[in-house]
Amino acid sequence: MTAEQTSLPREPGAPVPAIQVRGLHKHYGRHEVLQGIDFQVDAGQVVCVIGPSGSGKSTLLRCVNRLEEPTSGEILIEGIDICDRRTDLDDIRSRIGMVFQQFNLFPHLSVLKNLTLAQRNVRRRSKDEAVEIARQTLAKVGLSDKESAYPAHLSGGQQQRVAIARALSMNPDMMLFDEPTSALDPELVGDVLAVMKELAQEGMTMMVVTHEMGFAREVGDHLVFMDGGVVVEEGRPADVLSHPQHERTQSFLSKVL
Ligand SMILES: Nc1ncnc2c1ncn2[C@@H]1O[C@H](COP(=O)(O)OP(=O)(O)OP(=O)(O)O)[C@@H](O)[C@H]1O
Repeated sequence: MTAEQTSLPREPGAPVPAIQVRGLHKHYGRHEVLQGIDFQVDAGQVVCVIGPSGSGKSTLLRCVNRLEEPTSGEILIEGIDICDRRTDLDDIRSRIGMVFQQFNLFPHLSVLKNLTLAQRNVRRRSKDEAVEIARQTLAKVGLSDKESAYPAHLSGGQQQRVAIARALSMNPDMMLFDEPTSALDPELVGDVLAVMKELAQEGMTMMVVTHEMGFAREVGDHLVFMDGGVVVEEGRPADVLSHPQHERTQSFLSKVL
């Protein structure tokens, strides 16, 4: 069963945002990791989230597809309240592709099988259809020649591109990336960012937790700076990166840029 669409205030006729977060709190015991987060991602937009280690970026992302349960607040995916008990979380998660820092591929399966497994089990596609879609998405990330390889025989960058292809093969409405290049050797980062840039250019809705300020500036439509579990500053990436208004943003950027 799917919960009814909730009605946060919107302009009449305005499209439903892909992601809306309102007053989100997350506690781990007494530690309040998210202290009232508000933000929105519109369909087709690329929103990058930056901030120091421990500021709550991953926790925010994990709340958005309910890998973590928020303590309080609202999260709407395409207008559907995912904190409502009546919401079918499997349906919501199937609309969201997730790419992690560690690629999370099945080591005992070939690249092709890594891509067909969830399609068969979750999307209930026939074997032929799953293989065809897997091959299309592998071609998209430039790895057609690796379908028989096992993850251990690929570079980190190739493994991450397989992970992106796997998420894409599920035909998601949006993609969440949690520091997708942080575990990569520097020379492998560019290939992964290039795939992400292409996705953005094709209009994929994306929320990207990243330390890659160049990507945020070039590809991002919107930049959110988090610190201490709150959104300190947000705006157009070029504005936030070149003219940060808040002292905490200035201090963070002076260390990373
Ligand atoms: N499952 C958990 N149980 C308890 N504390 C947690 C848990 N997950 C995260 N935390 C704590 O929440 C805080 C925020 O963690 P989070 O991973 O969201 O930060 P981050 O901004 O993504 O950091 P990084 O850039 O280092 O990945 C940290 O202090 C972390 O130790």
